[in-house]
Amino acid sequence: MPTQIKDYRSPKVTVIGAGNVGGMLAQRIAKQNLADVVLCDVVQGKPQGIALDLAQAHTISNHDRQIIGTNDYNDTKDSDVIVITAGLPRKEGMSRNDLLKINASIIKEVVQKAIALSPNAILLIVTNPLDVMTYLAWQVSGLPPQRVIGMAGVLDAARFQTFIAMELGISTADIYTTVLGGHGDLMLPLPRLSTVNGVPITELLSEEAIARLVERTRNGGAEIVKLLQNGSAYFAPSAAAYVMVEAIISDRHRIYPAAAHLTGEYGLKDIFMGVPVQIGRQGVEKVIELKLTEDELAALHASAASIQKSIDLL
Ligand SMILES: NC(=O)C1=CN([C@@H]2O[C@H](COP(=O)(O)OP(=O)(O)OC[C@H]3O[C@@H](n4cnc5c(N)ncnc54)[C@H](O)[C@@H]3O)[C@@H](O)[C@H]2O)C=CC1
Ligand SMILES: O=C([O-])CC(=O)C(=O)O
Repeated sequence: MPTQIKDYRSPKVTVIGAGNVGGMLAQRIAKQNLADVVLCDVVQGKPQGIALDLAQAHTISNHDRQIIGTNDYNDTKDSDVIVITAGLPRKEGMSRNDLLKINASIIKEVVQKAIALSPNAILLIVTNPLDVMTYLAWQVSGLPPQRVIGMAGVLDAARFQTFIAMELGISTADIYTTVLGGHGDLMLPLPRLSTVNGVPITELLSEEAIARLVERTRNGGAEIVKLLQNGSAYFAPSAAAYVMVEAIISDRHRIYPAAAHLTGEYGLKDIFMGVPVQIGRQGVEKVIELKLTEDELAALHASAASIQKSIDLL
């Protein structure tokens, strides 16, 4: 009997916004041989130049992925995942919310154009202010909420992990951290649910040290904005976006903190906010509801209220 060979096509990821985060994400996706990448940007020449540079780098890195740079949305047609990094980054002295109006108009435009050509895609939002932009992208796209996800929790958890590792002088590999809430000043690193090889950090570090690391995590983005003086972090953000894209493309059912649509979990409704979710080829497969103390839940609700305020402003 003749063997039937299935017509496999390479997965296709579109990254809209060929800036620092977008360019670095495209590089990670291609280098890991995960998918073909289309980099799309409003600036003429920028995505083409970056794509050409990346293609030449990857001749050396030895992979088979195609990288296209374009200003034409037709090239993004039938993408499996669309990552939105288009928008302004903040500068020193600004809060992420200061980007609300300008980035909202960019999100509206790019999401409409991209989803019209890839109606089956999973949408991963990176643009700030993250939770509000994810909500807006969901509304504009008309997609089921499970197919719209915001990236921030993986980054915030990694920052908490890094600071704990620095404090204890150990490898980050042995540390697991939980960070919930919005990607802003009221994000909620949870020491009680953050562990070193299963031991809560509350048993390993003083209250003073934990409070200091929690505060540094909350200000993790601003600390880098201040140091860079022109733009915000992009190595860790692109690494965080990469693992989420990989969980979707490879259908890994990974559990990551991400901005997801809540329908009563944690007592919250009709909002996108950072919670642990299971991620696979269909997007958010499950929202995981952790048992929180009264104080933790109150802090989570305060974070949600601040996101809601910005949604109302829009
Ligand atoms: N969610 C998170 O944890 C993080 C979010 N961010 C956010 O990601 C966004 C991008 O950051 P960077 O890459 O550092 O900024 P960047 O300035 O390097 O890149 C942004 C890109 O978006 C493009 N762009 C602007 N308007 C566009 C439009 N209408 N259509 C297509 N492309 C457009 C620009 O031309 C530029 O190439 C910012 O809003 C930043 O705050 C950054 C790091 C972490
Ligand atoms: O701080 C910023 O504006 C960029 C960002 O969201 C982060 O690095 O956490």
